[in-house]
Amino acid sequence: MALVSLRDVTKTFPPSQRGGTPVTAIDRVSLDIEAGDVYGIIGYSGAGKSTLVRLINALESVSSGSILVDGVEINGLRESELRRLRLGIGMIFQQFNLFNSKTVWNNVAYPLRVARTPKHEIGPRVDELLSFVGLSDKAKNYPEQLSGGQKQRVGIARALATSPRILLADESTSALDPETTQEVLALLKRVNEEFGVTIIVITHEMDVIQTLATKVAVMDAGRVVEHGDVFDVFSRPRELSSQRFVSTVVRGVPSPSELAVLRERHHGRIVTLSFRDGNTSQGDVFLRLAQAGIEFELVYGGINDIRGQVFGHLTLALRGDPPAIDAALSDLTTTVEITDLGVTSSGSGA
Ligand SMILES: Nc1ncnc2c1ncn2[C@@H]1O[C@H](COP(=O)(O)OP(=O)(O)OP(=O)(O)O)[C@@H](O)[C@H]1O
Repeated sequence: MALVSLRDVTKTFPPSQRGGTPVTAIDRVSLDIEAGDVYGIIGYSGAGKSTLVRLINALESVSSGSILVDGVEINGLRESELRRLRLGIGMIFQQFNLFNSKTVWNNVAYPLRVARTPKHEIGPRVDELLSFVGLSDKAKNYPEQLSGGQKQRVGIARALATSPRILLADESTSALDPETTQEVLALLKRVNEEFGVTIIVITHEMDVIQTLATKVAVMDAGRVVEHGDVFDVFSRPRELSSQRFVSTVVRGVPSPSELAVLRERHHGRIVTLSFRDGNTSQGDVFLRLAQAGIEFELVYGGINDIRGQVFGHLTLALRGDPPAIDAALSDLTTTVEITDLGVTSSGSGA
């Protein structure tokens, strides 16, 4: 059974002004998140990502539909049951949400005190968590004395204090520079692997998903338009909104304007080879072209690696005997998908 299961969930907010129209932030969403998943939720601003997460930890209630967490319907839980539910769900935020008047140590101890953890257990637990996030030496510092990445590490330690099974990360790296982002993502990966915590990451950054997530759901206007294994969604996005996201990190077939520039700069037959099966090596493709006596120039594209599975699109300008190019391309169709973009005016392919 899934750890978090949404069935036909809708959330409608009342109109902000009299006579206005209600906002459907979540529109008939069904989704299963299994224990141990790192599940990415992506979508542009206003797609409904934060609302979805607020429904999962019962900070908002559904308008219709059902949410099961660990098999328990969370809709209609009593306040005491809600408190227990939330102890099992940690949360980290874009702006860290630390208490500035408390030391790092006391920030991490806070949820344990709220949960009435015996005093003698709090000390060792906080020390252990600070050591895990690499901040033992900052225990007595205040948040304002820390860098953004350090603040988020305190946020992670605090979120883990009550040993939750689920961690919700809402744009947790959006305020950080790329290098610090990678550090925090690496830490979240350890949280998943070493503690078995299921992580739900909300982001508008595709590279966060690429680095961290195993599964992904793409949201658009309150709906989940596509979901599945990250490799599948990245290598073959079906919906337009997924394609737009994927194109921010993966260069696909050049657009007409990009192709016009390529045609000016390179001569020969321009083709895009799409690697999608996760196993084909571009080295093998290059070798086969070279063996067929075809000169090639890599003019556009890139290759991505998601946990050892390779996919991507390489656009090449091919030069050589046109029948030999035809034969080589026909030979390659068994391993890669080919988009033929034609022969540039400056060369006949030869
Ligand atoms: N409390 C609320 N009252 C009224 N409308 C709301 C409320 N919370 C969210 N909304 C609306 O619901 C829609 C989805 O908002 P949500 O914050 O979930 O999107 P998001 O994908 O997380 O966006 P962002 O990336 O900007 O945070 C938006 O149209 C938003 O204005």
